[in-house]
Amino acid sequence: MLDESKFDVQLKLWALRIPRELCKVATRILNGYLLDKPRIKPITEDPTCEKNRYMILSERVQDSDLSDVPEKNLDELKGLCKIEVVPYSLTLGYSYWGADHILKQILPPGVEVPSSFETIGHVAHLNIHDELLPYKDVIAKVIYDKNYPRIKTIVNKVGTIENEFRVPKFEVLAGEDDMVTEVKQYGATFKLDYSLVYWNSRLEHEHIRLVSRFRAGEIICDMFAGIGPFAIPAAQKGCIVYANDLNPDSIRYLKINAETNKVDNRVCAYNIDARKFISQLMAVPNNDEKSDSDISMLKTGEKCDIQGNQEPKSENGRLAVEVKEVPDTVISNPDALQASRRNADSLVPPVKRPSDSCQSENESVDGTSAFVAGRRKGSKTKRMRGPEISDVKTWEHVDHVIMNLPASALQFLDAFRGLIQRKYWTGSLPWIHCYCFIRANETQEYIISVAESGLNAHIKDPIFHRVRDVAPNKAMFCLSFRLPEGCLI
Ligand SMILES: C[S@@+](CC[C@H](N)C(=O)[O-])C[C@H]1O[C@@H](n2cnc3c(N)ncnc32)[C@H](O)[C@@H]1O
Repeated sequence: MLDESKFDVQLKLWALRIPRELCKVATRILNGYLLDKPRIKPITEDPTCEKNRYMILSERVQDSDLSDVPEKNLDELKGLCKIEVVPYSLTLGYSYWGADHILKQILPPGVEVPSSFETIGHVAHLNIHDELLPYKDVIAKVIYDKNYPRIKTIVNKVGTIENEFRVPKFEVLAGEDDMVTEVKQYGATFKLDYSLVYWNSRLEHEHIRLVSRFRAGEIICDMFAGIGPFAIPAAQKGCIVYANDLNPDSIRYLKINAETNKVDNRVCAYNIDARKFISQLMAVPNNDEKSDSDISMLKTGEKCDIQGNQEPKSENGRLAVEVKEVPDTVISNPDALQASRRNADSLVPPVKRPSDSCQSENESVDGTSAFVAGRRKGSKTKRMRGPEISDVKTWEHVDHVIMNLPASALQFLDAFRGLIQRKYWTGSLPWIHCYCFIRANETQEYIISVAESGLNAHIKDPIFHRVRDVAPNKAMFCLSFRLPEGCLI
């Protein structure tokens, strides 16, 4: 239990009793001699008379004879009204002090006070160092008290992140045990369960930096999309986004976020391994598969419904695609991905390149796609006009590929070897934005050599962007380059 009275500080001050209507002039005269404390007004009620106010003097005025105030000011004040000095006692208690002030008094001297934290909607995420773990509950209580109602849940990370979804384990230290929250970033709203999906508010600038490179109408593949912090703003900009994540909860929230932000007609969600995703998305379907009879497997308006990570087996042991009318779509196996792409191929001519596509924000788009995340039939919402997902042939053109899994994205670059067929590809090769960590003993040349050996091709004009320092000897970078010609077959 925290004894809040321990933080009380009594101030013995002096106040002037001044007629209410003269307070403004008196404030000017007493400039520099009135109480100056954050969140405390120096002019307050006179409990004995409605017509007066107390003007509380600062601690530097120590005597009732006001000898600490220059004579010139006192004379001016005396010309205004009769001066009455009264003692004024002020208690600054627990509710007055900031978390930093209180924690400094509770924690052992010399330790770093953990009063700052990452905020994810109503959740405050603390990273309490080992030596302060015995104080974790009191730290959480102070931070909770000082930030409520903006913050309603205080959590601390437990152990190191070991799972492939990059989601830490948390313990709730104070407040509601509720990790489902909402975050706003540059005009987009993201709902997420912080205990189930990856989220890092510190990447906000990076999300927006990268998306600012995209233009309306461009085709974006996000191999490790999470809940959509690249995908949703890109779609809001008018891009068509193919967004994938292995974590089914991430994709569940990605779909919710695509709908909330009214871009579900531009975001196509997948729930498979990133290597399979990119291979299946960009590989050319064979001619037989593109024939009308095969395409009829998924007609316009039908949707393939493959739930979560379960991979239903057909009799021959291959992954099966169950086709039925459902409101939401997540594609979680490679065959389904191919099927959806075959369907896309059948519907409309290929997407125009951004340079020749026209954008109008005032017209609604009412096409129906076979594999658009969460699209409702007959939706009347006004949406930005531009190329539709059903127009896109990803084996003919993709503009950008995002790979934000810094610990291992470089190892996924081999998926691009021989993936694109030169004879089908139109326009420039895609930009690859591959995130990585660089340690103090590593160089950018080393990272490029790893990337080149993954691609088995030479990278021309690579660009490194330092995203942020993650540890004293480790920084996160974004390596951007055009996919080398040498990767094509
Ligand atoms: C560092 S997070 C980035 C998420 C999001 N792009 C962002 O910026 O917040 C990496 C994501 O990759 C996903 N992931 C990990 N391994 C994967 C794999 N083999 N295939 C697809 N996604 C994977 C994780 O679930 C996680 O959501």
